[in-house]
Amino acid sequence: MSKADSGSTAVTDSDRAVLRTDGVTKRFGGLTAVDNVDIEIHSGEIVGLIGPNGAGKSTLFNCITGTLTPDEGRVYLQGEDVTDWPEHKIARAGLGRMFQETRIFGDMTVRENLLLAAQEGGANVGSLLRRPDSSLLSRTDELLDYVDLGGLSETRAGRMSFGQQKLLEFAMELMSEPEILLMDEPAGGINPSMLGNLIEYIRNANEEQESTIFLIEHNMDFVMDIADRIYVLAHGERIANGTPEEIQNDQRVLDAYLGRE
Ligand SMILES: Nc1ncnc2c1ncn2[C@@H]1O[C@H](COP(=O)(O)OP(=O)(O)OP(=O)(O)O)[C@@H](O)[C@H]1O
Repeated sequence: MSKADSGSTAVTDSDRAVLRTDGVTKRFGGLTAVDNVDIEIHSGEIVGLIGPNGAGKSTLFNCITGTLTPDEGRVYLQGEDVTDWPEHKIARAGLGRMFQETRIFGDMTVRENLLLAAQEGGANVGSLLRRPDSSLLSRTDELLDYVDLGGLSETRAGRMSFGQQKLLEFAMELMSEPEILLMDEPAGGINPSMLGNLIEYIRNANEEQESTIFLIEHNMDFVMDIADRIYVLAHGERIANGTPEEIQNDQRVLDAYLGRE
C-alpha cells in the first residue's frame, strides 16, 4: 500500500526511525546551544554529527540521552517519546553511549568487564563473574573476536593500551545490543595507525551485529570514511544533512568551518 492511500494509520519513514528529534532546542541562559534541530536515523545507518567547536553537538547528544532535558522539542526512540524519561530508562530502552574517556574497570580482566556490561540492574555480580551462563560466555568470545582482543580475554584491562581499552569499551556497549549507539569522538586519542582498524571494527559491527551508530567526530578523514550520512551543526542550528560527498561540497559547511557566517 502506498503512503498516499494508506489513510490515517500510515506508517511513515519517520515512525520507523530508530532515533528522531523534532525541533529540539536547549538554552543555557541567553545562549541557544541547540536550536530547533530535527534529525532522523534509521536502522543500520552510520550517521556522523560534525560542526565547529561549540556548535552544540554534545548538548544535542545530552538531550537525546536524557542527560539534559530539552527546553523545546521531542526525542523519539523507536517511535516512543522519551523526552522526559530519566537517563537510565532511556539507556534500558536501547540507547547506548560511548564516551571519549574510557570507563572500564582496570583491575578486572577484559572478559569480566564484558560480563559486567551485560549485567542488568539487580543481578548478582559475584555469581555472574563466577558462573557466567554459557550464552553470555559465547557472546563475550564473539565480541572479543570482533575487535581482535580474543587473545587478551584474561588480561587485566588496565594493562592494555588506550586504543585497546576503547575497543573493549566498544565491545562492552555492543554486549547489551543497543538499538542505537551514540559515540563521542571514537577516533579521539587513537593512534593514527589504529584508526583504519577502528573503522573496520565499527563497520563489521554495523553489518554483522546490525548496529545503528550515531557519532560525533572531529577527525574529518575518519567521519567521511565511515559515515553513510552526516549532519552538520553550527551555532546550534542544523545547517546540512547529506552524504559525505555532499557535505564536503556544501558551501555553508565550508563557511561554518572557516568562521564565515
Ligand atoms: N552546561 C552548560 N552551561 C552553559 N553553557 C553551556 C553548557 N554546556 C554547553 N554550553 C555552551 O553551549 C554551546 C554548545 O556547546 P557544546 O559542548 O554542545 O558544543 P560542541 O559542538 O559539542 O563543542 P566541542 O566540539 O567543542 O565539544 C557552547 O557555546 C558551550 O559553551
